[in-house]
Amino acid sequence: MAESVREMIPEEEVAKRIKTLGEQISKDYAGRSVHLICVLKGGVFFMCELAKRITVPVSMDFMSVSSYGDDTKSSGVVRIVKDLDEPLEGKDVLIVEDIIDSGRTLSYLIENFKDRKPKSLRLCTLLDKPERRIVKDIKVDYLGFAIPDEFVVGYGLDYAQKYRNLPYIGVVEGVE
Ligand SMILES: O=P(O)(O)OC[C@H]1O[C@H](OP(=O)(O)OP(=O)(O)O)[C@H](O)[C@@H]1O
Ligand code: HPA
Repeated sequence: MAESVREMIPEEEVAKRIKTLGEQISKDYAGRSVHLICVLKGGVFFMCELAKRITVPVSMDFMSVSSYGDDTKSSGVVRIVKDLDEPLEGKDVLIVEDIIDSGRTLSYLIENFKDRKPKSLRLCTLLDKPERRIVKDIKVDYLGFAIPDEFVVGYGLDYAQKYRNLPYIGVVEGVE
């Protein structure tokens, strides 16, 4: 079977959900500012759209970690590719991720960020695959969609670096 992508969540539905998340975050952080941490590369599309929907003052930083390489299976080892530019001390920090799968990436990041003494630390993810979770004790504060155990692409998510630019969430078919 040739490799192809089947649509799972249409573009309009993603946009609608992100608008709602932005409104919720704006309400929760009323009277404060929020420091968004984008987890590269996958989180970048979600972060840009979410930030536009937040009405409290926003600052941003970017961190790049990798555990999947070009595979659909996690190597299990989280590697920092690019660290943050700014300290987190005293800031209301919101991690913005595209997906939680095994939970290894976020578990690593949360522990790493806690050591940097933020005033508060919350997590926002566009997608969550609860069936795949290995690290169980991750609290998701803001969730876009819970999805079944399928390898998804689009909206920043890749398969072997392809399909990140799809404007919807899709499932890759015809691959091992
Ligand atoms: O919960 P986990 O099993 O750890 O998987 C989730 C992580 O995997 C993907 O990143 P990847 O390592 O593929 O890097 P990328 O964002 O640059 O594609 C994704 O963007 C998450 O950061
Ligand atoms: O389903 C997925 N798609 C793309 N990247 C990922 N990283 C963890 N899970 C996924």
